[in-house]
Amino acid sequence: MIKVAVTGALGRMGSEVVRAVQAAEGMEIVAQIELGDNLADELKYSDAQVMVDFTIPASALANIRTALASKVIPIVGTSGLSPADLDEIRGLCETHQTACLIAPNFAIGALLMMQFAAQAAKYLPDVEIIELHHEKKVDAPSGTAVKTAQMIAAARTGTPIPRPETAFESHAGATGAEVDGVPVHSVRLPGFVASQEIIFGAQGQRLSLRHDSLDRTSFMPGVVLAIQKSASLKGLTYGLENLL
Ligand SMILES: NC(=O)C1=CN([C@@H]2O[C@H](COP(=O)(O)OP(=O)(O)OC[C@H]3O[C@@H](n4cnc5c(N)ncnc54)[C@H](O)[C@@H]3O)[C@@H](O)[C@H]2O)C=CC1
Ligand SMILES: O=C(O)C1=N[C@H](C(=O)O)C[C@H](O)C1
Repeated sequence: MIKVAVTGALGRMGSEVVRAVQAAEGMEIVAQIELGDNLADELKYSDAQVMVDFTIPASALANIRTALASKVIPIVGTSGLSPADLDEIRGLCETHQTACLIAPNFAIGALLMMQFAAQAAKYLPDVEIIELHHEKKVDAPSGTAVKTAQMIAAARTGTPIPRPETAFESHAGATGAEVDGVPVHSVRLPGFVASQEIIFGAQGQRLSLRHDSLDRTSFMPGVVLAIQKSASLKGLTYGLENLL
């Protein structure tokens, strides 16, 4: 049995993870950790092997540091970690000779959407991302949109058409935020869980790729898969697609 601790256990995602792990074979919940608990003690006394973290950006990095120092493998869905944070985590994995998975999105459909977008970007350099989430989401743009923009930027061969030199925003932010040269627009509304649309434009044609998570169970097969494969992880892995 793989011993799993969950940080953010009372949150929207954490509570779903607890249910998913309890229903899965070959793994068990040994600790449900929330804000204010002593993480190092909880990991030690529960003898956890894996820590699944769905908390907040301000907490995730500290939790990862504690887990790695305790030789517990962090499986992290929390968004908002910076490239500098990833560099630090990569170094800590080496220092402590352990592994970590950071996955901006655990839904298989979202992973496929990102891979299709990278494929399309080889031929269609003009692209924008619209991500749409529930109104309680604290960070923007979403981790998924950032990873998608990074994958598009890495795959893109052509040069996007520049905006006219006379272009201006009469209202700041109207044209979105630039992430690795890709404009990203963030929508926050009740009625959404997590959706993303990637629109490619070209002469006389448009290609739209869209994924919708209708509820949080959509992320659970990916979380369970990551726990099952945790023992084979080496160093820092960024993206669940590396485990498929
Ligand atoms: N990678 C993925 O597939 C997905 C990632 N997410 C990300 O997961 C994160 C959590 O999202 P939600 O569950 O909607 O948020 P939430 O606000 O419902 O839950 C966060 C929980 O973490 C707890 N928490 C905060 N600091 C903590 C700490 N230091 N130790 C233990 N618990 C702590 C809070 O008390 C709260 O219960 C967000 O960053 C979100 O973007 C959400 C859905 C899917
Ligand atoms: O906060 C959420 O809900 C989600 N966060 C992740 C992100 O920032 O991309 C994954 C998914 O979009 C749901």
